[in-house]
Amino acid sequence: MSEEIVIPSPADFHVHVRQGKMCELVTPQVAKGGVRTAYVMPNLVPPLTSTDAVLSYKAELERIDPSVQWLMTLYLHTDVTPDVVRKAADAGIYGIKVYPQGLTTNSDSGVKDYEAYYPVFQAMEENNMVLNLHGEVSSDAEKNISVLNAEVHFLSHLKKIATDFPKLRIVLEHATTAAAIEAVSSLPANVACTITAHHLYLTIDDVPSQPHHFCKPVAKEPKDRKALQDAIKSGNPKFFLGSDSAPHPLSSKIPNLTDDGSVSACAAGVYTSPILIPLVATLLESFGALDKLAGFVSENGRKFYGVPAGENQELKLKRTGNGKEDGLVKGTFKGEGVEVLPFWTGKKLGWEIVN
Ligand SMILES: O=C1C[C@@H](C(=O)O)NC(=O)N1
Repeated sequence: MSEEIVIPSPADFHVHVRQGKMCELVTPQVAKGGVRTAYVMPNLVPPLTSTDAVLSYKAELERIDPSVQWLMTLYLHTDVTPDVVRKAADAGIYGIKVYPQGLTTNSDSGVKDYEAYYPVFQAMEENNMVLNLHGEVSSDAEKNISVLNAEVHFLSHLKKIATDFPKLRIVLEHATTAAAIEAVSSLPANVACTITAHHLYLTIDDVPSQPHHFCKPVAKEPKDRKALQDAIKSGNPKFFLGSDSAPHPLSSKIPNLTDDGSVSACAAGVYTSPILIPLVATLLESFGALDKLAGFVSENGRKFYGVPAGENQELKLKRTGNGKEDGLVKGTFKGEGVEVLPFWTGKKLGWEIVN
């Protein structure tokens, strides 16, 4: 069994690094987790709906950690017109993220009607921008739609947009179901899909007892998790890493009694950045796909986005030792007035970063 692995420059094609004190705390952890290129989500408060706002956020991330290549996105919103798309593309912004309204963190001003944005999608297609889709529909008791089948019900939207814009590069983000894997596999090469580390491990059974495992989309059934694992095992270049690492203050992951006597809702998000590439290596090895690590974390996404690896950016990993503390993930990360708990706390990683 190999004791060391060297992979080309890893990229995380979906990460949340937040703003303010949380941003100061979590941004340096992206590189610590082995990532050299990070594709940054725009669901800040307020959301990033203009090129200027995105560029000043990028400057802030570069100030905190200039070692990472930060790739930026806009938040799809009524403010984002075809003119805004052209300006964003000229400024080097890579993509536009679609948040269905009300379905996850800071999505209140997200999208309700996809066709209303067709002129924007057309401008994106013409300007070679990538459309990043949070693939869920709203719950609807009449139609028996809940968080458990919200992604499956979204797939008709994915297929329609892909058919109507055959040259638009589209990424279905953080897939969680066998149906999504099948849909992406059957669509043409302009449609790809990110898979998170946590969805390769969790199933729905892990969520009710553990608010730290609650994220959107929620983890699904064992057969769905197996489909995600099999997609990676197949080596299909449509599938690549997008961690959806989503830090929230510890206090907002735990339902609390509030001053007005109600109970606060638990924030959606699993935080994986600090351990990301060792975690992905550990998980891929657990289901017999360690030989696909370089493709999944370094090559497939870079190829789809056209972002080549920089010089001398290989990552070397070695197997963790057998000591009590070797590979042990210890929570929490603390910054000024913020504390966040990483995924896998209390468990042992099988791999660690050497350089
Ligand atoms: O789509 C998302 C957003 C993210 C966040 O917290 O920003 N957390 C999630 O679990 N899913």
